[in-house]
Amino acid sequence: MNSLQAWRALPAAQKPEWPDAGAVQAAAAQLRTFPPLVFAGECDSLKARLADVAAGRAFFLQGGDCAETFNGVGADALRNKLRTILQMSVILTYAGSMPVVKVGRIAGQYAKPRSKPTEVRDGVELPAYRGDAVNGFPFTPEDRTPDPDRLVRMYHSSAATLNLARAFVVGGEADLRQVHAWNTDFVRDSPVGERYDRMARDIDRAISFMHACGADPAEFHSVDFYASHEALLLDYEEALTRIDSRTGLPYDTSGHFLWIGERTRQLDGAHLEFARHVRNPIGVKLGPTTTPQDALTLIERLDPDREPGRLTFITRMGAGRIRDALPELVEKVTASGASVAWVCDPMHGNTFEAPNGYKTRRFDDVLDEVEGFFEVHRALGTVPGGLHVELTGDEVTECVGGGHALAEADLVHRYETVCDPRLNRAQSLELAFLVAEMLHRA
Ligand SMILES: O=C[C@H](O)[C@H](O)COP(=O)(O)O
Ligand SMILES: C=C(OP(=O)(O)O)C(=O)O
Repeated sequence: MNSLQAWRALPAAQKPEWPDAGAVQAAAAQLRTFPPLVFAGECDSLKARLADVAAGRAFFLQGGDCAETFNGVGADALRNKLRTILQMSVILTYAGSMPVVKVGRIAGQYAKPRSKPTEVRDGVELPAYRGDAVNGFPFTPEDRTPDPDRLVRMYHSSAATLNLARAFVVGGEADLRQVHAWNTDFVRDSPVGERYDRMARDIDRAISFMHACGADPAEFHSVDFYASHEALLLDYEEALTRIDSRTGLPYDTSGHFLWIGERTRQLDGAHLEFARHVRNPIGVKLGPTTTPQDALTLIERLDPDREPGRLTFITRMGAGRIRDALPELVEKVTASGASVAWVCDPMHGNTFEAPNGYKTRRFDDVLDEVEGFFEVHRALGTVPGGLHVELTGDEVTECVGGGHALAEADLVHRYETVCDPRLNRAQSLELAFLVAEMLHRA
């Protein structure tokens, strides 16, 4: 067994109960023959940019669906999502006066860890939906049975999405003037737009000034955009791992940036063991029960050489916990001399079930967690490096609050997520303006 397979000897939390191990091996064998989805050199570029994030020279913005679906690989939905991320990044670039590193939860986010292995409806118990890479969302025994052929579909869906995303970000969608024009439309149409009007006009003036000076660099027309997902299904991730011809080192070519989730970051578990051996930049989600010793051990295991940009800690404490739980972690990690990028996921610690049964999040809680994140880092003199958000570019009704004051009774209208609730386009842009105010105060 080589080091890339060492994870196989360790417990893998959240592993689907595949009915046929032989079929998993067959799917993995097929995946091994496919071309890489991303290149090692691109992963290295992202790592260099994450080193800037850790040092406070760039801001990180990671966003996209909770769970991508095979049927959702449509051009319109992807365009709307990319536009939203680009719009947010223009606002944040201006406010922070620094580059924004743009990363999608895109082109690979097809597998979900779940709180419970099964779901019960009207007395019928079936396996929980674990993402389109594992089983189907409809509540039938056929759909809910894990199917390894889905691992191959995951590859093809990721490839189609990434192809389209790459075309969008060089083919006009990323034009700075156009992206900002969409922001001014948002400010004009939002019921709370007045609050953001001044910043939008300032950005307008800055762009006009640069054009008047004759500045029209390539960066105004296309952007670097990276793909990321949770490295949950290790059979898939191992099968997509390739040896980089430049360096002879292994890279997981399923995406540029991979993260280990809160439910699979066990120090002696398979997910950590797999991630140790690939050279991609790696993220780890840290929930409110993470101890400083956990964080230090994660650093030792994942980044023993203290490679700049290698490790990102994505904290998801919950609005009510972050101000108590985060300081000690940041203090002890900083005191150890390690340099990690600190990123705030204000979504996963703030989920609750509304009385009408919809899983939702309050916009105000999301905002409060981000505020807490900035407060903690400001107090310690450390770097609040970025945001990790579940969002869509469509006007869904999944999270409550925001400028349109979405109520729990509205959730029924356009609740389209197959797992966790996402910020819609207006809520995402509003969050960007509010975070911009925090960056501006820095
Ligand atoms: O996206 C994250 C997890 O998959 C999700 O929060 C789990 O949700 P559950 O508690 O409904 O299983
Ligand atoms: C499962 C996720 O998050 P966490 O591991 O933080 O719960 C996720 O980001 O999809």
